[in-house]
Amino acid sequence: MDDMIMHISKFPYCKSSVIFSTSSQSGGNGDKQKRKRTSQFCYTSLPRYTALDAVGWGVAAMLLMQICRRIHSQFSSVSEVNQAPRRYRESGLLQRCGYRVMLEILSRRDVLPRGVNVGCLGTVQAIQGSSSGGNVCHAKSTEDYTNSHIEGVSSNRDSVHLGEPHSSSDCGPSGASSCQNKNKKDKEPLCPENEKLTGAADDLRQIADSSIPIILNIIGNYSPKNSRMTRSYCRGIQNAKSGDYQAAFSCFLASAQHGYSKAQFNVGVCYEKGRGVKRDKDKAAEFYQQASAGGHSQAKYRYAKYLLHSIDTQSAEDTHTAVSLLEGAAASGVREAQAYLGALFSQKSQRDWQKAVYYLRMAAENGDSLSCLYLGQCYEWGSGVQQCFRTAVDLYQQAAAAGNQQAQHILSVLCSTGRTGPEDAALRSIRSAPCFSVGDARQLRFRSTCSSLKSASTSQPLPHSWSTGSFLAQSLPLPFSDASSLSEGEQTGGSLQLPNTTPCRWTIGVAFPSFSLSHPFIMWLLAVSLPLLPVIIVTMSRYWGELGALYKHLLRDMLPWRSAVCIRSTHSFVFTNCTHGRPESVLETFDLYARTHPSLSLGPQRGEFLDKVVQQVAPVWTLELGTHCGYSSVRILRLLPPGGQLLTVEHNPATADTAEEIILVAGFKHSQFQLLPCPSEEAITHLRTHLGEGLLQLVLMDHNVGLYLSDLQALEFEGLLAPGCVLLFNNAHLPAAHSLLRHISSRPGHYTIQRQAHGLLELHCHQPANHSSQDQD
Ligand SMILES: C[S@@+](CC[C@H](N)C(=O)[O-])C[C@H]1O[C@@H](n2cnc3c(N)ncnc32)[C@H](O)[C@@H]1O
Repeated sequence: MDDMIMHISKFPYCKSSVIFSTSSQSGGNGDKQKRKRTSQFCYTSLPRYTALDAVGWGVAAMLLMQICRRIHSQFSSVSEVNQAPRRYRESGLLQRCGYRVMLEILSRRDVLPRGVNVGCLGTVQAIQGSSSGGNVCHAKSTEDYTNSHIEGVSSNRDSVHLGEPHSSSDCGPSGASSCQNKNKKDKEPLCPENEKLTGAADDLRQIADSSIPIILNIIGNYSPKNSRMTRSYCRGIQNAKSGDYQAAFSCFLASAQHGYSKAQFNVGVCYEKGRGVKRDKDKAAEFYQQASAGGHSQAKYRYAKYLLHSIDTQSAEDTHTAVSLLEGAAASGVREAQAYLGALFSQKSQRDWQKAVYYLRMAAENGDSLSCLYLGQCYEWGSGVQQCFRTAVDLYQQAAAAGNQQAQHILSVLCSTGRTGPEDAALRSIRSAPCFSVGDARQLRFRSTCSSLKSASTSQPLPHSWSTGSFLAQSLPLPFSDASSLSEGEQTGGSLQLPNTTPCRWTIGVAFPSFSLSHPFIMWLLAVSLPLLPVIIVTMSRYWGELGALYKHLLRDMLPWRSAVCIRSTHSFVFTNCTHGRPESVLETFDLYARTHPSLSLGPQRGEFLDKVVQQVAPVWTLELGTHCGYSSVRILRLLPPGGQLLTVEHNPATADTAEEIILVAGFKHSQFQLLPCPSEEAITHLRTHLGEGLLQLVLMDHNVGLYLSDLQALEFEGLLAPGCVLLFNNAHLPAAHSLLRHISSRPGHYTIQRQAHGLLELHCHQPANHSSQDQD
């Protein structure tokens, strides 16, 4: 085996034949002879090279290895910088990086033959970039861009405008140092710029084939003016890095006046952010316009936003110009422009779903998580694409994984539906989807002012598929605002208005504005209420019971959506946790649920009160107004005498369905109860058909306190109350029940208040009122 390795290393060109010969042999002298023969064969079959050839091959191999190493390091740095999935990366990356790698390799002293010095190539590159509005100081990472926005300080998303095939922003961190190197070289007295450039040009001519057009471009574009403006620009970058924005601004301005588009862009940023100069959005726009005319892609995007949002009287021409600028910026890879166009084409005024999807996809593939979310929603609703729930959920997952909170929220909502498969979850989201409550009012409009955009941007997105189908971007692009909001705004495009396809089943539809603790109103409230705190505490402790009752009353009667939310979870909890067919277990499960969740059920305390009454009365006919989830119905049913019947009324049909299911789960049959899914008033007028000749011996009112009196009067009017009938009113202590109490006390011969406990009022009816007595009232 050792022999074999020796052969292989000695005769690399005969590797296959050696392997073949050794593998077919099996030790002994014969083997050695055969190996010798084979070696001789290989040796004799080798072409004969001179020593010079060998050195040449060696150099070539080293060069190749260097290139491979460089390519590898470039790609690994790119992948570090770019967190987006591989398929999202730009197709031209290889080409651009290849170009960069080549320049870098050539610029290294140790790669080139002795005597060929291209140490100034970095400078040449800088000049080349500058002379053409190109890129001098490269990006650290595309994500870093938004940290400072001053091009060259943190990163740069722009492509070079010479027609060169590279964009430094994609080439990773190595470029970040090029500016520093350049600045170091500026200080070197040994190598004056002109000499360096001339030397570099000579070197390039020597080492590179004239077929490398980029090098010719570098040489051709050099001029002292370019050199000056590049120097000012880089000084500006240095100043900005060290936080001296005033000096940075002066440098950028000096460079911008020479027509350098990157400097013009940075002057625009300084004006926009008020860095080193007084904030002036119009001046910022002016410089963005200049830079965009020079082909600067980010400037195109920003100038377009200015045209769309900051001009009071906007012409159709402005809009057209803005859209084409955005298209240009999007085509050169500016992610914000892609995202913006995706959102823009979803707006009513510009609606083109195909285009919206096209740009959203572009932005999503560039790693924009919000666009990924929007694209998912296009798939969910089939806007501009074939509807596909699975793809929608995939995209939500991608957006969520990229940190998009809205997508994370959507997924958590979908998961909480209890469905396992993503398709189910997506379907669920479709079914319960949009109720356009605020989207139309706040959607991005072409003529919307800066302030309106700002207010929209600060509003929280509503829970997906619960309340709105119009998607308000978490942060709309704010062309001229403070640095922090801008940096977020840069990441997003705008709002996306998707069509309302299905009615909302859930009834949560209120958009509450979000307040942070530092909100001026909250601060004011705290300041005002602080001295009142002891008074508030004393009052609350004195009226704790009443406050609790009021709170419950609000929950039960004034916020019907609360009960809607509660019904779903109550039903699923009771249904899954109780022992079916056992009423006691059903009641226990209800109570268990109510310990940790808001509940509208009567509860154990009042329940026991009710139990006693039912046992005492042993009614044949019982009427319950307000079934809700069926808690009190089950309580009553389990204690009814044989042949006893319950008529229970619930005006919400969905709630009535739920209650019916629970009552059946508890083991009761339709022969024992009837659930009337209608308002109490309507039920009472039709009650005679259910009762036949019978009369009510027990009535429980637990629906709407404000209706207790009118419903009692209706029962009296219809003559449905049996002599000795017991009436129970829940929450009769509340102000809404005052008229009922007055009515009762005005008829001492008809009613007796038996007892009042835990908010329940027990009333005995001795002599039911009839038509004539009603008329007298
Ligand atoms: C407090 S909950 C009833 C709780 C129920 N008794 C229990 O213990 O589970 C009140 C219910 O009455 C229903 N309701 C309110 N007004 C009504 C009306 N006019 N007619 C019928 N049902 C009504 C509500 O939808 C709600 O489900």
